[in-house]
Amino acid sequence: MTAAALGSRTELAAAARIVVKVGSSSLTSANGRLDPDRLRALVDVLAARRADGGQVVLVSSGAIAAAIGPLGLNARPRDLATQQAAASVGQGLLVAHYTKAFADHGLRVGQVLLTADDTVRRGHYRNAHRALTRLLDLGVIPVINENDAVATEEIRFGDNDRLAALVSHLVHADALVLLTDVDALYTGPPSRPGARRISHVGSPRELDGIDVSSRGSAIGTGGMVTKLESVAIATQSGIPVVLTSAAQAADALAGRDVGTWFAATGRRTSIRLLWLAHAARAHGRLVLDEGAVRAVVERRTSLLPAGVVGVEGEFEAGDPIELVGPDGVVVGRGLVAYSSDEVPNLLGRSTGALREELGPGYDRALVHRDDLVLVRRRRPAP
Ligand SMILES: Nc1ncnc2c1ncn2[C@@H]1O[C@H](COP(=O)(O)OP(=O)(O)O)[C@@H](O)[C@H]1O
Ligand SMILES: N[C@@H](CCC(=O)OP(=O)(O)O)C(=O)O
Repeated sequence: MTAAALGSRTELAAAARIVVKVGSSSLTSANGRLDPDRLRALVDVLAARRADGGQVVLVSSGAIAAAIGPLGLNARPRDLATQQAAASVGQGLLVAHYTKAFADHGLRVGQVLLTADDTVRRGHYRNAHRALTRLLDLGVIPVINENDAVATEEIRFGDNDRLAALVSHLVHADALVLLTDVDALYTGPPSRPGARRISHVGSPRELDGIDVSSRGSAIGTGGMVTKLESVAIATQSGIPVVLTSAAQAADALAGRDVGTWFAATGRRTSIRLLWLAHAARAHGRLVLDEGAVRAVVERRTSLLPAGVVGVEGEFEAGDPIELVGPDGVVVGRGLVAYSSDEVPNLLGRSTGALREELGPGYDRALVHRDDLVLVRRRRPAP
């Protein structure tokens, strides 16, 4: 794939491989049901891109929405079991619509349902990478969604925004295009008088003070919050993002000045650490003393038991946990090397003492530096 990240939105027009994510709110009518005309309009844009020689991976939400009518539901179900059942019914219907709409352009689609594990666990990652790459080589348009029917509360993404960012990493995309029901990121809720469109975001600091708290559509999940998390995952790993409405998809893909362009800020990095920083659900917390905060944040050391003064939550060795300072502020996230049952016995004691009393296995770090990411706190909106 390309060595250097796309530098500006005009380069998007010639990008070799893009991931396009479309939200439920862009595929549904006012009553929350799937709107085949809106789906078809998007397919026309993506098919044109394929005709120009560009490769497209589509991450599409809408499975649950597609089942609302057929199952006689009034609105998007809230409980997990009904969401799973609705997704199971709706996913087939959704892909049937895509299959037909793309076939009208002479194109084939391949459905790929992923779970979080498929994008971060090494063996699964390779497997998903191989399947998607082969589909693209065969000229097929992969249509991806979360495997909602089997994803439990603990392991699911719950939103396709972050899934799309990890998929962009997985397929080495040149750019990620997030399509939603607003034409851009605004300085505050778009309905608020005075909210202004943000055309370009060069670094995460430029997002300080932007209010993304309002929820948006009743059918979408996550609102702008998960979109900005998706943006952080992609841009930090060298993939720029364009966020705009589905109605402006053609203009965005042509590199015109629509939506919000988020420049790539980092280089390709470990997907496991990206996941840890942005998406994984923390199973508990370790409370660090001031010295340990400095060691971890400033000197980038591993976290040793001697600097930990408290433990919260229940977790197994290998689970994601948060590292918080004495003031309760989260400073990082890591994969913990011990279970929450073991940790209290280790707290505040030097590795030498632990080795002597408990054996050689107990002198290892609580969180190894390779399994630890620092968290940059966004200042809350005024
Ligand atoms: N600062 C902001 N700029 C733009 N949109 C925002 C902002 N804050 C909240 N939103 C809301 O985010 C919503 C998009 O999220 P969501 O409904 O989850 O869409 P999707 O179904 O496409 O994932 C928009 O409808 C919008 O009202
Ligand atoms: N996987 C779910 C969608 C989850 C999701 O992220 O929805 P959205 O916020 O509309 O992109 C579905 O297909 O219904």
